[in-house]
Amino acid sequence: MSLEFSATLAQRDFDADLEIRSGERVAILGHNGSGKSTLLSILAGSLRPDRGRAVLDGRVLFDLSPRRHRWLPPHARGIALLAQDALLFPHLNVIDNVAFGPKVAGRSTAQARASAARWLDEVGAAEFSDRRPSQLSGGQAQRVAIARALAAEPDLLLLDEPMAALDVAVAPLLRRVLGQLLAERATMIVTHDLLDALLLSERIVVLEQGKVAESGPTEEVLRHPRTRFTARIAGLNLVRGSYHANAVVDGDGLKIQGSVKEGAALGQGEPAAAVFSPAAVSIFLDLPGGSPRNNLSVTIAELEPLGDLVRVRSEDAAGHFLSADVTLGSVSELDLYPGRVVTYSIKASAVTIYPT
Ligand SMILES: Nc1ncnc2c1ncn2[C@@H]1O[C@H](COP(=O)(O)OP(=O)(O)OP(=O)(O)O)[C@@H](O)[C@H]1O
Repeated sequence: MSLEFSATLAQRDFDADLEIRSGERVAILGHNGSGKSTLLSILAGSLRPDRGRAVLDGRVLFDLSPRRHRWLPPHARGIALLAQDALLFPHLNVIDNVAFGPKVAGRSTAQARASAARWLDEVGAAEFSDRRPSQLSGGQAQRVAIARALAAEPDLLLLDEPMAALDVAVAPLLRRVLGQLLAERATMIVTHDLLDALLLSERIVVLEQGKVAESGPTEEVLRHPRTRFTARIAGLNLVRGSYHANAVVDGDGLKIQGSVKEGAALGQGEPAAAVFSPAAVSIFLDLPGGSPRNNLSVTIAELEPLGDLVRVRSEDAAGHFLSADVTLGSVSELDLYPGRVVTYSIKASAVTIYPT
């Protein structure tokens, strides 16, 4: 996906410029009221800015510069928006809700319904085909909304906190459905969940007061975070690999044991990420014994003061960067300094494993 976007909307104090050159999945982060939904609504065509221009994969979506005036209506943009609430048409049954997009795109009723049936099956909602939206639970309605968005075969799918309105019991299932359906698909996802942002995106955009505060490839942004938002995720340790018996093993043979996030399901060999906080890492000069632990030999690269704590950034032999937060007291007690080889020790119970 490539996107050039600039738009001003004075009424919402929104004035954002954005350029995305590659990467299929973009996460939009920012505090409440920072303009995330405004950005998505302008892209989807449901909100018109005072001025601006947007080009998606070489197609002009709108150009409101003084001499030109171009504004593609929402249905002609090849963009689908999945909002926090399912927003299904109340007077249509489930299958006709999902068939709506293909019909508007010019398919016959039979073709549109066949495509709708396939997508309902994909999201595990085929059994609700004949129900009205009022006869669905929140999680069921959101699954139907996902099917409806995908049945329109959009070039770009916008997701505005699709999990926010659901209770915690349903969210993991839906996250898994989304994770599978969204792999390799051009998406922009608004999320407050920093881990979702990390796991579901190749690029991150941070909005602050209607402006783009930070934008770039996820790994790069995390290496040099410039906002509080990204600094918070930058501290997390993340090892991507595949799942084997309560552990994630990566291509370099690094193995991190942990427990699979509640509600998630992982089969042997499936892609997964092990995540742990720097606070969960203890540093030893010798190999510790005791409860089941991950022990990693690393070389300290730098020590960064962080209030009362010190963030110790280290690298292992295969080049994994891992952080540990320790007290000032331990830094002097253990005599930690850049270049020193130490053991990072992380209890398996402090490591969460996520499907990716
Ligand atoms: N319908 C509206 N009419 C007028 N102003 C609005 C409307 N919706 C939002 N705003 C204002 O526009 C600004 C951006 O809001 P927006 O909803 O885009 O933020 P957001 O980042 O999506 O927030 P949240 O995380 O709370 O969903 C805020 O100042 C908000 O008060």
